[in-house]
Amino acid sequence: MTSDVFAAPPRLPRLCFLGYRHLREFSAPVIEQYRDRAEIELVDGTVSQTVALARQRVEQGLVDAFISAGANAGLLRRQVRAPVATIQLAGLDILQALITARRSSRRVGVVVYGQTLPDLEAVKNLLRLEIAQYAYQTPDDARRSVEALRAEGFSVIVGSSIVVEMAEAAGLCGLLAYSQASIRQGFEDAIELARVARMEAERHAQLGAVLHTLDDAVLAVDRSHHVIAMNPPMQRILGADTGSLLGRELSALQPELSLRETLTSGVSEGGVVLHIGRRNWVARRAPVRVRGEVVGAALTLYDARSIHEADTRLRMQQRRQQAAARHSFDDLEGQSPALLRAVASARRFARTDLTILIAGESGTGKELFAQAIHNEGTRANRPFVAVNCAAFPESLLESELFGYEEGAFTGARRGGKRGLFEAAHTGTLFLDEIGDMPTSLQTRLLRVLQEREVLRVGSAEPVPVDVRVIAATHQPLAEMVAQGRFRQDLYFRINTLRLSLPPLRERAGDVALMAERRVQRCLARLGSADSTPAALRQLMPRLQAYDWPGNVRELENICERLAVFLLQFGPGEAIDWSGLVQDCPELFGATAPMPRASAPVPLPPIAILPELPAAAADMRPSLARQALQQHGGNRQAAARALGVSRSTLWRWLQQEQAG
Ligand SMILES: Nc1ncnc2c1ncn2[C@@H]1O[C@H](COP(=O)(O)OP(=O)(O)OP(=O)(O)O)[C@@H](O)[C@H]1O
Repeated sequence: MTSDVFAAPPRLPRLCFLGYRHLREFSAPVIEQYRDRAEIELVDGTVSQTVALARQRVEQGLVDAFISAGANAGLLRRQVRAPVATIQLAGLDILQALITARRSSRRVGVVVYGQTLPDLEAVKNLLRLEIAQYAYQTPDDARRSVEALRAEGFSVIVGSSIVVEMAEAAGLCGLLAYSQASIRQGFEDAIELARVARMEAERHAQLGAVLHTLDDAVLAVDRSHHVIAMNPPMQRILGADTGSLLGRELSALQPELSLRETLTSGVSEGGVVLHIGRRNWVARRAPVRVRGEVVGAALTLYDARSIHEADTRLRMQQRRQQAAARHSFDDLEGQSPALLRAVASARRFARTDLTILIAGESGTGKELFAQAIHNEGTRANRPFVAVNCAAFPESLLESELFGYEEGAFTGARRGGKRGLFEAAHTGTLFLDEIGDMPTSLQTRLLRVLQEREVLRVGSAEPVPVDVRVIAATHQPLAEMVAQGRFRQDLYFRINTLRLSLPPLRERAGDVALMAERRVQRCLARLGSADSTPAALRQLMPRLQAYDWPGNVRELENICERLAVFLLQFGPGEAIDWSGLVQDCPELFGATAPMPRASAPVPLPPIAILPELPAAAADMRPSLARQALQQHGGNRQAAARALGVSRSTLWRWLQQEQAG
């Protein structure tokens, strides 16, 4: 074996010329011509470990392309993963060799690699030669062919390098069938192959660099299931270095990782749980397609623990984004005994993990209490997911709550979707307006509460969930049970702990406190310097007397309007309350009782302006009638309460009669 050691770092293509002595010697002048275009290593092709040698060079990155001829070229092509340029036997080459051979003998043997040459029949007659032709696949074939020719009395044999060597060993005359032009063509081909191979290698290196940046373990196989790429995390799992793993059949390395099924089916699958090296991994297998054809497959292994952590983080993030339990008991305003009783009960309930039913009119703070209970208990840092059962049509509510599997129904998302029960895992699910839940879903809900597992729509595999349920209703559920509109068993199940929230009208004193704070807050937000307008107190009796059908939510709403109204008057400036009739008509409408006669009406006189809009003007007759009623028919008192003159009051009453 001869070997030229490469200089590093090479900029020229690195070629490895692998051939028998005759070919190497014959090619020497051509090789010299190519020294400035390529780095060329010469390797003796007769050595038994030729293939091993070639592989080693490829693995060490010492060669871009091989140049070889005959059987050696075939061997390299089959067994080494690198481009191989073959020195072809051109028709003229053989002719040239036969002409030379004719000088020694009229009987010439021809032994070529692969297949015999049919054109030789014509050449035979032309040159008036007796030609016996053999083709060989392996060196043994070649040897047998040379032996046969010798036995037939041939003394001159034309063939490839190995044949020439064997002929000479057998005491015959061997003539190399190649021409310098063929060798040159071989070098040209090799340089081009090396250029393409380098481009490929660069692309491969870039992809490899990307793979190395991934924390997840990744490997890829070609279509014959041999490993073609992997990154360090995968190496660590397989416990060996990449060099020894690349090119290996994957099943032989680790049968559990097999991608054969993926190569055959061409279908991706994710979420496969594998147990390797005493750890659980979640695997994703995907086919690699080039122009639609499966040319390989890739495997990604995710550490089950990190998925679990990510899942928790996602849930937490989702919790923050969509339904954060922002409120605590500190956010509850009010000192009324009714509210304080509710808070005391809620605090007790928070210490348990039992299902709670919160009953109360709209806007009494049911969700606020649910959040406060959640944040006070052991699930405080876990998800709090709220859903309004009245806000969804039946089928949508079902998939929202329980999730669905891929393909469960038309339009179902790929990969399915987890439901709110799963989203609330380890935390709390707040089911608002539970009285509006359709009966079919009540049955499913009961199952979840009993079994502590959910069945996604379209799935047969239950997913365990650990969720505390807090339900809320403004409807009389017990009555609904009696009417058969609500399942009794579900009612008993959710009614374990019951919290009744008082409406605002039963929370004497809280209205003033809450209204003042809200108007203050709102004015500050609007940039007003007058943070506690004394004028507001003048309105308090009216606010306190109001029925508040929308409870705190309505109070918040009216306070915002009040703040905007007050904003137009400077501190200490006289307030023209007439505009308020327009801004907050409910306070002056039929549902708002006027302050009782015993309590002097604190509303300052309202100068009714002619430009009152139609809506407010339409209310005048009912306002007048109501005021009259409140004051026992005393027109003077009623007019004073409304802030108008007696004649105006009379005119308003006349309007009603006219209407
Ligand atoms: N005691 C309270 N202190 C402070 N704010 C309150 C109180 N009660 C209710 N609120 C406020 O009133 C508004 C309505 O409260 P929440 O949404 O909790 O009521 P709800 O009973 O769940 O209403 P609905 O039944 O209409 O969904 C919220 O802005 C909430 O912050």
